[in-house]
Amino acid sequence: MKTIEVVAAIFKRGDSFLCMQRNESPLKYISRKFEFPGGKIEPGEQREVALQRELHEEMDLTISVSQDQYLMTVDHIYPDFRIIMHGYLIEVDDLKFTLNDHGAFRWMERQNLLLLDWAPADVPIVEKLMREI
Ligand SMILES: Nc1nc2c([nH]c(=O)n2[C@H]2C[C@H](O)[C@@H](COP(=O)(O)OP(=O)(O)OP(=O)(O)O)O2)c(=O)[nH]1
Repeated sequence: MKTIEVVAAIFKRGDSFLCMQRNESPLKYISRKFEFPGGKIEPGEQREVALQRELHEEMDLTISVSQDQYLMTVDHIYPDFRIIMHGYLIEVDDLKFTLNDHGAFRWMERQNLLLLDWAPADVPIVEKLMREI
């Protein structure tokens, strides 16, 4: 089974988190599901650099990401591939961005996070945010 390695940014503004909705996809289990912005690490690329690149591509954001912001890694098996996803917690006062890749976004208060229909690999991250962050 193919393994992909992904980085994702969990933006926290006050008590709310930025949740992005994926566009329609032939893979039903991720189609239109909510996720955190980010994407695949390219071969030889450092995780934090990959996340900076993805945030620039997807949202026109120019921000630096550091190892101190690392939160957790999820290892999840989807029907077609295995995903290893590293999440980074980025606290912001305000965030101006564009939606280059996603259909929609929501800032969700922590206690409401599970009201969204998440990509299954994201659930352990969401649970940690609700419990601890
Ligand atoms: N960015 C991101 N991807 C996630 C999350 N949860 C989750 O299962 N994924 C999956 C969906 C995709 O299969 C993969 C992320 O890669 P991507 O967003 O670059 O993938 P893609 O298939 O849309 O784009 P691409 O192959 O055309 O580059 O990881 C998440 O929270 N954030």
